[in-house]
Amino acid sequence: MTRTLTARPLTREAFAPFGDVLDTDWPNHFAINNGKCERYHDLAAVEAEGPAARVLISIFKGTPYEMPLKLGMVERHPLGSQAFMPLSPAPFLVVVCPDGNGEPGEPRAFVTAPGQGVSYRRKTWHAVLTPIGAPQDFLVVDRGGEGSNLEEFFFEKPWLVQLPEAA
Ligand SMILES: NC(=O)N[C@@H](O)C(=O)O
Ligand code: NI
Repeated sequence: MTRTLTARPLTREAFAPFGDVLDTDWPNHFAINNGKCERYHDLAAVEAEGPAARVLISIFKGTPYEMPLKLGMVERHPLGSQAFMPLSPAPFLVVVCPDGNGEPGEPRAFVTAPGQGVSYRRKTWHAVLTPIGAPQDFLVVDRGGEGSNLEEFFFEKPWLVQLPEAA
C-alpha cells in the first residue's frame, strides 16, 4: 500500500527543526542606505564545514515535477547548509525528514508561499529541489570544498506527496 502525505503551508515554527524560512515576515530588519533600503537581517546561518570548505552561490534552473510527487529518495549534506531562494514568486514543494540514527524518519511536506525560500540546516534530510507546475529558477547558497557532502537514502516504498488542494 502506497504511503501518502499531504503538504501543508510552510511556517517558520513547523520548519524550525529542519532549518530556516527565508521571507520578510521577520522581526530583525532595519533601514540602510539612507532609508532607501530595508535589510531583513540574518535570516539563516550558512554552514560550511570540512576540508577546504567555502560558501558557494549558484543558480539552479529547476524543472517541475509531476504531482502528486513520487518520493523515492531523500538526501542530506553532512558538511553544509543549503538554501534555496526562488527568483520568481511561485510556490515550490519542500519535503524534509527528521533523522533517526542516521536514517530519515517520516517525511513532512510543505508548500512555500510565493517568494518564500528555505535554508536546510546541515545534515537535514530533504527531497531535491521540487518546483511545481512550471520551470523555476533559484539562487542557491551551499557548501563547496573537498570531501563528500552528499548522503542519499532510498525508501523501500516510495511516498506519494500531494498538494493541499488535491487532498
Ligand atoms: N545536487 C544539488 O546540488 N542539489 C540538491 O542538493 C538539492 O537539494 O536539490
Ligand atoms: Ni540538497
